[in-house]
Amino acid sequence: MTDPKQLDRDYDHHGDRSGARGTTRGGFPRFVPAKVGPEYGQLLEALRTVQDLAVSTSLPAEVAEAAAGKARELIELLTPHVVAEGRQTAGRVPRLPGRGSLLLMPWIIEKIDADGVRSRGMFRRFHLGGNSAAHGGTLPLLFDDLFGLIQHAYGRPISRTAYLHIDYRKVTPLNTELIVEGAVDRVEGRKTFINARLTDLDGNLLADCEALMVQLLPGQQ
Ligand SMILES: CCCCCCCCCCCC(=O)SCCNC(=O)CCNC(=O)[C@H](O)C(C)(C)COP(=O)(O)OP(=O)(O)OC[C@H]1O[C@@H](n2cnc3c(N)ncnc32)[C@H](O)[C@@H]1OP(=O)(O)O
Repeated sequence: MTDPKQLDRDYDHHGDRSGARGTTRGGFPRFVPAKVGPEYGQLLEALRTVQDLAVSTSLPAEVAEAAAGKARELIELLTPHVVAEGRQTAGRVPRLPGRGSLLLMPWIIEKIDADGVRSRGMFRRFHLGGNSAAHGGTLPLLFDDLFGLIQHAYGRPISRTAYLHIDYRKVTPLNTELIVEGAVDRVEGRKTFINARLTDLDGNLLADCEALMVQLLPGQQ
């Protein structure tokens, strides 16, 4: 992963992450890969299964009460280990599904270079919209994260998504291996235009997406 400071000489001057706007304290955190053992991936997979179960069960009161107690125990266990943005493990383990983040789709990056990024994975029960299809709001998350990687691998400075246009071509199934792939289409000054496609393994197009990412100016958050 390229040091973002090499791509953006203003990297340390993009607004504030202390919570208060109007002051600068170093801008975006540096994304240094985190070193973790297999237990971290196991924890995440267990938590994802809990998420799947949380949206797919109808619990008797005593089971809900017992589960709430166990969830509170887990909260107590984890709370002392909260760290500042950029120092958490989530999002900093490129080899894990969703780079080790529960927010992101649990997909694996297959290819990442200046020519583009390809990632493979499944939408699962947690991502259900209706009638066995992925929720339409989960696709922008998949595409937007891919675009962040694409513009970074292409060597663009820190940029934010100005717009993201999705055409939903076919219903996106759950629990089915899919591929999302995209690349920079063109760069015009501060603007990077990126295209991507979501397909099944037979190459059927499920959705395609075009986005504009705009390079941040010094001071922009
Ligand atoms: C692994 C490690 C990876 C690490 C990599 C980590 C990267 C982080 C990636 C995060 C990706 C996200 O999801 S970011 C989260 C979602 N996005 C946001 O929150 C962005 C919120 N919006 C903004 O902050 C702002 O609107 C900006 C920065 C996008 C643009 O504002 P600005 O800087 O004032 O720009 P402005 O002068 O208006 O426009 C510049 C040029 O872009 C054009 N432009 C601007 N917005 C639009 C638009 N919506 N549609 C068409 N064109 C537009 C203008 O016409 C102009 O073109 P011309 O006249 O020059 O031709």
